[in-house]
Amino acid sequence: MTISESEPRDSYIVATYRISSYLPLEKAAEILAGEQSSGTFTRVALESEDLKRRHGAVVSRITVDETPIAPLPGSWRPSPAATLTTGTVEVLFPTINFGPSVASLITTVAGNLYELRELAAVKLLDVELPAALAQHYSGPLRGIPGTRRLMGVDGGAMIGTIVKPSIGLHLEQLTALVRELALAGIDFIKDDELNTDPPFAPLNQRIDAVMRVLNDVADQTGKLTMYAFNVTGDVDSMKMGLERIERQGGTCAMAAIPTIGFSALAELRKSTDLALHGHRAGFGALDRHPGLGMSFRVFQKLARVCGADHLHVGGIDSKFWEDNSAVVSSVRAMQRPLEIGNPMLPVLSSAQTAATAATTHALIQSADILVLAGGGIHAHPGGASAGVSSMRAAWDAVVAGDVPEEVAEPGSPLDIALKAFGH
Ligand SMILES: O=C(COP(=O)(O)O)[C@H](O)[C@H](O)COP(=O)(O)O
Ligand SMILES: [Mg+2]
Repeated sequence: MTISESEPRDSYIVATYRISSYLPLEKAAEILAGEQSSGTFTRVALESEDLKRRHGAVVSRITVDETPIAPLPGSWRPSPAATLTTGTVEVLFPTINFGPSVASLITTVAGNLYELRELAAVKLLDVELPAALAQHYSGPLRGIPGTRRLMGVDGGAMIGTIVKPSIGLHLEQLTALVRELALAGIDFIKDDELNTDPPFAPLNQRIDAVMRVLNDVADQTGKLTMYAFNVTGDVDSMKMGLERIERQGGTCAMAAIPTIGFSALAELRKSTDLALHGHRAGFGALDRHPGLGMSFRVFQKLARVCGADHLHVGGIDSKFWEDNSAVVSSVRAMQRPLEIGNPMLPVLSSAQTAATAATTHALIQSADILVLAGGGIHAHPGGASAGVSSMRAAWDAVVAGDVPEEVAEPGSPLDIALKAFGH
């Protein structure tokens, strides 16, 4: 059985790749399947037909793509006359080969195959997840509904920020900023991915100081702003960070998933009831090249199984390389049901402002998102508090079906933001 978006299967999972080769694609795909299961570069004595039948991966489908991808360095070209073909292949991997372990699954479907010189391109586009994983991993504990509950936000887009400057604020500056943001009614604040446990603002002191402020504001307003403390680090120190956040009444911790790895994420999930905010810093190295790495579709499935409650998808009209359609596809991938845990919350972040709300809402067509504005809040001409108001007003407007430019009162934080950040 598989943890499936479609029809469940029994004893194997399907992995889908884009590959290129100077060999016929059938041959190249067989090399991939052999190397990632029972085979190696030559037939070995104990690889019996019986062992191959039970453990060998099998190529089940090949389609040739129209557009070839430029070959990766070190690609093997048997003769100058050999031509490059690109295609999509499906490979069936027996689940008995890796058991209910995400680490073993990844080593199987996304391991040494990247090194094979016969493959001039190899990118994992999709993978089915074996149902046995659900016995070992629980998926998102909080997800969208739990995060809304913890934030006290019943409807509409959730609005947040990244502390900016990303790095360098000492504790007094940080806590003053956090107080201003919380009093302005923001739902969520996070450390930047760069801000882990630096000597000038150590994590433990940051947790204590920030939670003192947020609890104090909550006593006045009744709203506890969710703060994602960036615990990214060694596993033991991350777990100590989680405990400290819980002790101080916090509700969320963040880690950069490509940095810590999926198994470490799963370990965090087992250790805490906090919402886990999954940053994707480093994911560009996996996905930016069309002929190498893994797709976001795969990345988000693995993050979900391992228990991330929130996951970054980039942003609409952002400063990052992906175009808007890729960001929308990422959100759609996360919105597909998976039979494990709660639905995961898509996080839009990267040059988001009040001026990006209308296009974002038109394209995403859902308010079950967390929108983070760093520069879009901290660079508001009226200050961070006005920045929060502008984001809230923009999102309230677009969710209500209004055009922000038409409803913005002249001189209001929204009006000023649209003039400052709009094109
Ligand atoms: O790293 C990111 C996105 O992740 P995160 O939101 O977690 O930082 C961006 O570079 C900025 O920090 C966003 O800030 P801005 O809104 O100023 O582009
Ligand atoms: Mg950042």
